[in-house]
Amino acid sequence: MTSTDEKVDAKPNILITGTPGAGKSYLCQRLADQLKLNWLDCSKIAKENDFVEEYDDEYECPILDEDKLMDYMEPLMQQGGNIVEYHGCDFFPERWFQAVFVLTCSNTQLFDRLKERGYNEKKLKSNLECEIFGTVLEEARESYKPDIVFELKGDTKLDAEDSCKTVKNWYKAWKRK
Ligand SMILES: Nc1ncnc2c1ncn2[C@@H]1O[C@H](COP(=O)(O)OP(=O)(O)O)[C@@H](O)[C@H]1O
Repeated sequence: MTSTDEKVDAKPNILITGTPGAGKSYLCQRLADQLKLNWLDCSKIAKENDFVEEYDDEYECPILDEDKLMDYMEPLMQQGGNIVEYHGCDFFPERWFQAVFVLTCSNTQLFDRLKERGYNEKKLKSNLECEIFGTVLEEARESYKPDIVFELKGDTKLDAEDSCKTVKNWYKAWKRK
């Protein structure tokens, strides 16, 4: 097999990150379908496999056992072709991802989405602050090379369409490289 053939078959790993409620699942579902990628929702995997260290009563959420999650993901990531979703990104090995997309969302939209999820006041406030301060975007820029980190808007259906196009264009360009 030539190196060109290998590239035809090879697929990159893409990370979709952002504050909870920014629209990661909404986008990943569409991209996984359209680009035929394997969608790895880290929170879901952690829950299903009990990769949980303890439970945070204050914020009413499980605390992820990152090492167990990464051991589970490593063989999948080596195969390529995954679209990974998580609300944090600094603990993954940098080598895993060829692109990192950070979804951002307006506060009014995020407030409505998180209220709808029944988040308590403290959790709601902390997530809104996370978005206001651009915490996940900063985390991504500090954890990965700047030229592979891209910001996407997640407010409206039109935003989602644009985001799909952006990721698909990135994918096409990556394939051509
Ligand atoms: N671009 C969008 N346009 C309209 N609604 C969206 C968009 N993105 C997400 N939503 C809606 O917002 C809610 C939260 O989205 P979700 O994808 O679950 O967020 P996350 O995975 O980041 O926590 C869902 O009800 C989803 O249908």
